[in-house]
Amino acid sequence: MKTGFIGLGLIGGSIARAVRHFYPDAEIIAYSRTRASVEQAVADGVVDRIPDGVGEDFADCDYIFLCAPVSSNAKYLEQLKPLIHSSCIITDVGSTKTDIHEKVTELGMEENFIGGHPMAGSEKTGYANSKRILIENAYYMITPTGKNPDGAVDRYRNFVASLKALPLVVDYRTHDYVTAGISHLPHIIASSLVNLVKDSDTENGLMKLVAAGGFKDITRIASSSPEMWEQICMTNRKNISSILGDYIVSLTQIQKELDNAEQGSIYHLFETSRDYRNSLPAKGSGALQPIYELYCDMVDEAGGIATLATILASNQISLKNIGIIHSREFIEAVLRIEFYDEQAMVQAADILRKHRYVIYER
Ligand SMILES: NC(=O)C1=CN([C@@H]2O[C@H](COP(=O)(O)OP(=O)(O)OC[C@H]3O[C@@H](n4cnc5c(N)ncnc54)[C@H](O)[C@@H]3O)[C@@H](O)[C@H]2O)C=CC1
Ligand SMILES: O=C(O)C(=O)Cc1ccc(O)cc1
Repeated sequence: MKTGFIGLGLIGGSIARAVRHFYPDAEIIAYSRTRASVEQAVADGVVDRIPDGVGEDFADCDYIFLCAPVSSNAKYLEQLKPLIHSSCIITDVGSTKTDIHEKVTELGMEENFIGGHPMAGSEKTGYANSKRILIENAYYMITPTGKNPDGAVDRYRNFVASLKALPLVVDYRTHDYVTAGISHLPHIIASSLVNLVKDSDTENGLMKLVAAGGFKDITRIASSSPEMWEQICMTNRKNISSILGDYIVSLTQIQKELDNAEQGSIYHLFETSRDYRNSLPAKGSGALQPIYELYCDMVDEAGGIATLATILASNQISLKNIGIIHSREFIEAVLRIEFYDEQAMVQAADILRKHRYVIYER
């Protein structure tokens, strides 16, 4: 099997690593704007060869993954059209799908193109942050064109599943409607909120100084790549604008309720959102990998962490990560303990409570 990558950053690098892991004999070629990262991928044994550009070397690929920002991906289709053989599947990983599907139709490439979008990632960019397990257990949306030959969509779906992601076949317009709500609008909200705080801060920057967990939780994604998010927003403008309009209406309503001291309505806002948020699937298949963590009050004394770690180790519970939280809202020192799976986390909470530790769960 031969797989080609165009763009080898966080997502391209992660998929290439997964292909290398599950298909050790696969031939993998990659071209990217930043040559240094592809050179690193060759040194890591992830990529076999770096073509000079998008040319003949891609001609006999079974799969070609377009993993650059969305508008750049669409531009490569034209270059690939005269090169590819009839059973090659060109796919992309872009966060928006309508734009690239329209380009595919315009170029008459519907038989060879199947859109893809792993619902996994982070605010980080670049090959250096890529990980083989990034797409593991994450939904991977697949958007066929409707003109793919018999068996092609199943072949691609099985390939995605073999990389341990969870394939989900979706119409590309539905994809863009859904992602506008759960991904694109949240990014706009996070970034605009950060800018609002920046512009509203006191002269001595007190807001920035005391910004606590809640603010940091909901604004993490504001650290994402501006280049990538500019292109996402420009290629899903209608859906984003529509849901942004609904959001503005809901904010205006909340402002009115505050101005009129409508206590019950404000309670209702927090009650309904809490219930829906708590009903989200707890693990697997989110944009983020599940995190199994506990917080524990610590008495600030030498050997405190060692004692706790020993208790867990003597119960055969492995720790993924452990650390004291420095910037926090808690009164005492608080330890954050991360586990590999849910069972270990539940068991650890039970054991530590029996040892009289105060445990907080998320
Ligand atoms: N970051 C995330 O969490 C997710 C991103 N995506 C999609 O994945 C794609 C890539 O995003 P990331 O890997 O996060 O970005 P990234 O910035 O980590 O990687 C992009 C790569 O493409 C290369 N590149 C940029 N312009 C290029 C061009 N014109 N020709 C060739 N290579 C070019 C860059 O050098 C870099 O290696 C985007 O389309 C994005 O919408 C999808 C799911 C999650
Ligand atoms: O960091 C996060 O939580 C993300 O939201 C990552 C992400 C970014 C873009 C996508 O198209 C899908 C997932």
